[in-house]
Amino acid sequence: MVSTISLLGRDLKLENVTPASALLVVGALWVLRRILTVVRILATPTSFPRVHTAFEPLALPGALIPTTWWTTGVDWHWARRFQTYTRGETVALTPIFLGTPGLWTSNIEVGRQVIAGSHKTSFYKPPSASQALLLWGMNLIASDGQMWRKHRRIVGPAFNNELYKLVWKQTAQIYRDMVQTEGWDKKSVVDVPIIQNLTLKLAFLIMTSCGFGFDSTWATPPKSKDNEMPVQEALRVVADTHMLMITAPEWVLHLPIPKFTTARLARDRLAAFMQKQVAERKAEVAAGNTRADAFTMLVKANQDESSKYQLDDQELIGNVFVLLFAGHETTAHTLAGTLGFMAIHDDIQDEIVEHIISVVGTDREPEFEDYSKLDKVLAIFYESARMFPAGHVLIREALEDTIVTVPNPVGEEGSHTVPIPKGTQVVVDMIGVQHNPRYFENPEEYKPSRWYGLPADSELFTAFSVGPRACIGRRFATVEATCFLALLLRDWKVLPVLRDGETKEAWGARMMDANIVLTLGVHDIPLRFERRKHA
Ligand code: HEM
Repeated sequence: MVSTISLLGRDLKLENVTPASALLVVGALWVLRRILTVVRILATPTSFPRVHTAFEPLALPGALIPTTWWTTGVDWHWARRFQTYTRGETVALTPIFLGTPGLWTSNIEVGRQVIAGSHKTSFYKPPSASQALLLWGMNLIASDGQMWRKHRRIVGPAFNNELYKLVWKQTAQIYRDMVQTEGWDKKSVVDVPIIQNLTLKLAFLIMTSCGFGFDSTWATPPKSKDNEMPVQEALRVVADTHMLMITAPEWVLHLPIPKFTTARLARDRLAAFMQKQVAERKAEVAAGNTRADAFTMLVKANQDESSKYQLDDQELIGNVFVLLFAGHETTAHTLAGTLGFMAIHDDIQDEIVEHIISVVGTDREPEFEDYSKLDKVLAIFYESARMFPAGHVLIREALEDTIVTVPNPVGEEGSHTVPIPKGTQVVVDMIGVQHNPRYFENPEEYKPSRWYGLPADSELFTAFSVGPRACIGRRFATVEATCFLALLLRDWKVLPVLRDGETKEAWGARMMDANIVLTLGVHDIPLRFERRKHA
């Protein structure tokens, strides 16, 4: 048996090695390896300015450490949005202690080459960026390459005018339901302590009815006779506990903790329900009895496709759920931000109300046909999405050695190519893009008039991403937002709830700041609604 080992020319007796010294040796070797790695990285020439950091921001432990001068936390691209790209629109972020180096870009033309997802692309979505979304089945967001094209081919046709008409109708109905259930109809002033609670509920209910095709009401749905959890309630629990479900191992969910038990029951209830639903919707579609919700439309698009491209039942379910996770918080946070901006900018709010009344009058119910005429309402939502882009990082990796074409700095004509080695992570920093002075004069100014008259699907607006892999729910979100904002702003004046002695400007600086959990939003905003005279 070996009783000695040789280390750096000296013999060490194994019985003299304590756990502490063993740990020390392993630690020292790790540090040595890391130093060599960092020296190698720093010695590799890069065409982009380097930004040094202690830890990588999108992985542990960096993601848990706040952004300071020495490290980049998960919100670093927000915190340093006006400094990071002053030396170039793309930077090489280089972690010293832990993490993989990567490129971060605020240039949408560089971004376009990386995120497009066309069949010619040399970049793919690393599975680590979307693994969490596989809980309910393979889907559009988590797939890549040939598999992504198959999913997009089916999900694409499900997003059609019938669906958008339903979104409009349901939004108007849920708004009326909210006004009545919350008792706004009997008040002239309403204080809402956290507007996100309201916008999250709205976006959730729209997804319940227009995404899943379930009934939805503002009041909590009643329990069924056998005391089974209503599917609407199960869906709400699943949406609220999504992070727990994807991070916790199964045995944790079996611990006798009420929240975990409810989460597990909701998941199982919904899984069984959705399986049955696929069969029912297939039968409905076959009988020519088509509802307009995204789930039914997906089933229909799938039936219409040749068998080569058809999705299986689990993939259909995966795609319905992914709409909830991609479309719920994003829309709700952007709506909350829009209302926050309205509370600060009286002049803009007055102009928008005038515009709404000029299109729909003071009493008529807005119709889906009004959507394209309400371009200024869309503009206040767009401008909020620009300043706080909910999908704030788009992550890709180079599949092979490749090149990207990089536009020359502002003021210089033309572009140049830069080699990108296989395995390089490229992050399209949407905050950087949306605050890039190349595209926006005074990017920190909330100025909806930038978007007045812009056709609804114009690629000049980039916060929903660009190219073939851009957000499929863009029109869903904008139809919902335009209808809700038109109804709400026409009848209610939005005001900030100020602290004693606080000015509107100070309120704005305190509230309209980023809050990043998974998506990007603003802080929890307290708002006051004052009924308008004509309402
Ligand atoms: C303000 C609201 C929204 C914003 C800012 C937003 C933003 C984005 C962005 C930036 C992407 C590209 C992600 C990437 O390539 O990594 C994306 C993709 C996607 N979004 Fe949205 N989104 C919003 C609302 C919605 C809604 C309401 C739905 C569904 C009804 C939705 C469904 C999707 C899906 C399925 C994808 C993946 C598309 C694909 O990979 O082909 N989004 N979204």
